[in-house]
Amino acid sequence: QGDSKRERKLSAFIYETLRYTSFVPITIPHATTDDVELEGFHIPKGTVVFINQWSVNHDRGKWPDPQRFDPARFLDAQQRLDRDRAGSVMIFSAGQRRCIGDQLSKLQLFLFTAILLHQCSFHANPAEDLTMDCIHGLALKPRPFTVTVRQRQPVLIQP
Ligand code: HEM
Repeated sequence: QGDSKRERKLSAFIYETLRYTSFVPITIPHATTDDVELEGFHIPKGTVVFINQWSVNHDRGKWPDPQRFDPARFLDAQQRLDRDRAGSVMIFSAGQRRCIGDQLSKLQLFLFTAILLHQCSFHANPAEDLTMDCIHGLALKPRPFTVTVRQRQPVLIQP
């Protein structure tokens, strides 16, 4: 979102988090209102269709080493955000019924994360095994975990 090097790194981190977790793995189901021919496939009227966003975001042809969490894949040689690449992460669906909250969500994610990181540091609990296993549903949720949050010293903004 922003222009400084840190802001671009944060944007890259957020896009990689959206891609890697693909926490809305499939979109809301819709149904075709007519017979459709799509790239050689015949889809009859009334067929339930949805997008596998997880698969789009882990396509080896598009994302080198897709199982690796690597925010740098969104930065070019000058450390600028690659907007085409960022725009091809799919988490808000596609087409006429895609999410209307996408721009608002991206802005909120950026501000929320920036403010938290600016003020606090986050520490994993060494007694817990970190896992990407999740609870499945319309959205993927992390399994219960604990984290220690410390206010950064010196305090950056006085209350
Ligand atoms: C990170 C946050 C969000 C994610 C990942 C997300 C994702 C999605 C997805 C995958 C759909 C389904 C599109 C489809 O039917 O194919 C959707 C629909 C929708 N989203 Fe979001 N959404 C988010 C936040 C929001 C916010 C903040 C709002 C409102 C301010 C919003 C409003 C809507 C609405 C109204 C629809 C239905 C659109 C339609 O059926 O035409 N979403 N969203």
